[in-house]
Amino acid sequence: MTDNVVPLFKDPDPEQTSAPPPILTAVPEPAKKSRPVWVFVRTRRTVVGAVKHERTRQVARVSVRHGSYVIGGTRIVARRAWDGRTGARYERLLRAAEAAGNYEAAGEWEERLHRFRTERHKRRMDLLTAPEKLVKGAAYGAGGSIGVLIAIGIALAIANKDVTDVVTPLMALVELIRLLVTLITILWGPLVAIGPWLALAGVWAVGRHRAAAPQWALPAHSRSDDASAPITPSIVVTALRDLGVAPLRKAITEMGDAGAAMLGPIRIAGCGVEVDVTLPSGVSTQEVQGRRRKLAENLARHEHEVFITLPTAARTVRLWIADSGALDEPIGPSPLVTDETLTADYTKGKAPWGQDLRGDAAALSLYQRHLLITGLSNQGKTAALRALALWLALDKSVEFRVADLKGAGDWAMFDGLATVLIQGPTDEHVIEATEMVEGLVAEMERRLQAPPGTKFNPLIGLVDEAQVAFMCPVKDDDGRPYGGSKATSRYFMAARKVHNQGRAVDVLLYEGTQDPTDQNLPKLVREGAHTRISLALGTESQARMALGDKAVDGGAAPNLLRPGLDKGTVVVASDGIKIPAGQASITVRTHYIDTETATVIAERAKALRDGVTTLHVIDSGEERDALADIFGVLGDTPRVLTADVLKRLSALSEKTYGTWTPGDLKQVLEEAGAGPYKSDGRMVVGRERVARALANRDDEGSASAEA
Ligand SMILES: Nc1ncnc2c1ncn2[C@@H]1O[C@H](COP(=O)(O)OP(=O)(O)OP(=O)(O)O)[C@@H](O)[C@H]1O
Repeated sequence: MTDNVVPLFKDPDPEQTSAPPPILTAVPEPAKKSRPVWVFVRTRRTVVGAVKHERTRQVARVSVRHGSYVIGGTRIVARRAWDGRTGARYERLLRAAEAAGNYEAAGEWEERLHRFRTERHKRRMDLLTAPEKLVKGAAYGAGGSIGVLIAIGIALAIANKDVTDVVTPLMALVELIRLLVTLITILWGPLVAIGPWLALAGVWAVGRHRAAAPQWALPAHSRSDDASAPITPSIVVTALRDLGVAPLRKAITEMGDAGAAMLGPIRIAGCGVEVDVTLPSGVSTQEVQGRRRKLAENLARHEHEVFITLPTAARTVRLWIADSGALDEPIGPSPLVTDETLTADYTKGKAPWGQDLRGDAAALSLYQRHLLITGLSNQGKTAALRALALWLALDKSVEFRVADLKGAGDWAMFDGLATVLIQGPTDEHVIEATEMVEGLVAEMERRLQAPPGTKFNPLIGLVDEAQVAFMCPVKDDDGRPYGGSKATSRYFMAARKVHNQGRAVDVLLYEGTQDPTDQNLPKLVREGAHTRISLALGTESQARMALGDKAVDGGAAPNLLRPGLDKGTVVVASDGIKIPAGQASITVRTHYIDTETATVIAERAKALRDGVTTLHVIDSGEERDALADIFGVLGDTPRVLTADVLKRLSALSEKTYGTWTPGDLKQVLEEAGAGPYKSDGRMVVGRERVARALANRDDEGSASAEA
């Protein structure tokens, strides 16, 4: 490299380039110095571990338990002794009666207390003269005894001819006394040593018998939170005391042991027990009703296992407490299933539907009552409603028109039994269902105009999943909506009309709806039903919608039924079912009739009506020519209102056309190519069109005959 060349990099270190690469060896990282654990932390951990250990707990439990037995037992024995010697017991019972507002009993206890005090005073007065009497008595007793002994001694001396025998009996007595003194001297030591232990064992036994120890320290089988423990007065009183109602707590505390005086007898009632509680003054029944969950938990039950109702007696609540878990047991099959000969009577009969909570059969009269059943989805609404309809179907005079707006086949067995059967969820089905209910209105109006005394067969219109109808957005040709709750809403208005006037002429509407809201179940419609039934619901406001305020204020709580677990359990507000006096509703566990069994029962109902019922709307039992009949009733008028055509048809043949709805008429006319049309805003049937349709049909008929 020449001197005038400036190198742009340093000369490589000749040593470095020639040196071999260094050999790397893995050196383990020096172990991290663990943080010192403070002595007190370690000690604390050890102590906490030892304290939490199951064995330690067990030992603590046993020690506290037995210690408490002794203390509690001593307290109980002392109290008994105190009660026995003083008027404390009478005073306590007097206070309890006063706290419970039972002044009659209070007067009686006061009287007894007074008597006790007078007698005690007399006894004390007697005690003042007792020592003198005692000394006198002792002197007389000793003198007499000595005299008798000397007399025996004299007799003995004469018999033995030995004068010393005179004192022999006396000496024997002296000897006996000496022996007793010796015995006592010997036994005194051990008695003094054992006595306290015996006393301790005594009070321990009393404490144990009365379980006088904290709950947590008691053995598992005798803890009162054991759900299988029978309901005793003391459990009920304690549960009420701890309810969080201050005046109730105070009254019960004052009553002490006598708190049970508030309770009536605890009676077995179905799968539970029932007891009436007369509340002390100052405590309202509503306050207790409002604390159902707490009361249930205090009784070691779930909320749904305790029912609080109001019997007729004033200031009284009736508690029904289920045996733990009993409500989860299935009830037996329906009489509709077990008794194949069963028939129904719409007027006088009652549908055997299930069991009330007491285990008594629950039967519902359906006579002249509109019905509404509601609940969350999949809780057994359809099954419960269908069970009622199936029973009613066993009265062959009852006619059904059914619209199932779900259409999953739950009502398919009514095909051939109902005169109308609509099954499906679409707007088309809602339109048909609406027309079906309007048909009920037409029939109702016809019946209302009949001469007084005319007998009609019961006609039941049944709409399951009615919320679909209320929520339908479709409007008819006149712009009237099918759904909604306006004065122009067709389904709503038809349902209301039936509610208002159908009962008297036995045209009734049964509706099943889901998860009610003001929109899908308008107020006027829910309040038009005489029998209101609810399965499990989400909220109290829904319960009010389903059953009405009166029932909910009276304790009905379908919102407390457990969705999924209480399927088929309904709360009913109706005068068609026996409800205990003073209650506004009753809870019924319904018999479940599945779809296959329902089909069998429906077959029985069909067999009963053999040949009597018209099975489908269009399918008339009579051989009539509908188009010709329509033409006939039009007379000479060029346009007749569809409603008038229906009326005239009905008059022509009640059997064939009595059940026709505007929809049926429309269908027949449209099929013939002479559909009704609007004239001046109203639907009419044109004479011209019908005449043409008849002529065409006749032509076609003769052409096909010739062919
Ligand atoms: N009485 C009952 N006892 C026991 N289980 C029942 C009872 N009734 C219904 N179930 C059960 O609940 C399920 C749903 O019943 P159902 O179809 O009648 O309910 P739903 O409330 O009408 O449902 P949806 O949401 O479709 O309206 C049934 O398949 C059955 O398993």
